[in-house]
Amino acid sequence: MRIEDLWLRYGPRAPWVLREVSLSLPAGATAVLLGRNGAGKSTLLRAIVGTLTPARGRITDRPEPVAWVPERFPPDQPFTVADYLTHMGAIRGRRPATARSAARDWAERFQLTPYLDVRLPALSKGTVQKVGLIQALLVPPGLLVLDEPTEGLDGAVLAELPRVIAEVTATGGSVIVSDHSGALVDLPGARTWQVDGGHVTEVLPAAGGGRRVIEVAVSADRATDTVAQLRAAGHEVLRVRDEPAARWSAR
Ligand SMILES: Nc1ncnc2c1ncn2[C@@H]1O[C@H](COP(=O)(O)OP(=O)(O)OP(=O)(O)O)[C@@H](O)[C@H]1O
Repeated sequence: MRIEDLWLRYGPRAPWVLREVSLSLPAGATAVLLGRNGAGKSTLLRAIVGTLTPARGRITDRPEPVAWVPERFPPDQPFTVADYLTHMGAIRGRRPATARSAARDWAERFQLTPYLDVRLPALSKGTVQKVGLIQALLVPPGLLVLDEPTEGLDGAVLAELPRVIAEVTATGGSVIVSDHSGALVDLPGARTWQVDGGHVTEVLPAAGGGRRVIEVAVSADRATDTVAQLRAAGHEVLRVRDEPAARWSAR
């Protein structure tokens, strides 16, 4: 995805929130968006997902499907958690039975199972944020955008978040996550985008040291776990590709 000379504001006479933003994010990469409160992180994320039209500039090669987890998930909808997630899965092209089963699997992983039959307005803020996260993951995202997930999610889900992000990037998805607290600044392999004074700059790693690229082959069913382990150990996973079975067994 390429962001080219983006200018953003809320209305034709309003002050610019962000100016001259140019960034790129390859498939399978993660960017952590840092900046103080009110710096413009949510504004940039809204433009990236397409809910805010830039006054100038453009975004090209945006991966599909886009999955958006807003800072405040709107809970004022009259559905139970299970029904809401099933509908959301169906809207994204899943058969209702498949969507319901995916929702149950994610609910189990995020300790949401006891709330599946509870209506959204009755949930606590943290629990409703879990629903917001799950609705984004029902279909594997090409681009996952998370706005301040450390704000609403409980510790168990937060601890799981780097692994969820690693699973998305392992299948070629890109991830952008904003974090004014800095809690996600050490997300393994992630690049850092800093929002300050109306500009967004990529913070480059300190120079020196050099790197060596190692190609590693694992069986297909271990790929996701291996990528997660390598990232957890602080390594950058550059690419994941499939190799035909014949070539694999000939080694
Ligand atoms: N819908 C809106 N209409 C008008 N101004 C807005 C709107 N949303 C945000 N702003 C303004 O744009 C600026 C950037 O806000 P934004 O929400 O993007 O910041 P942020 O970095 O995400 O902050 P936070 O971490 O507090 O969410 C702020 O001055 C804010 O008041």
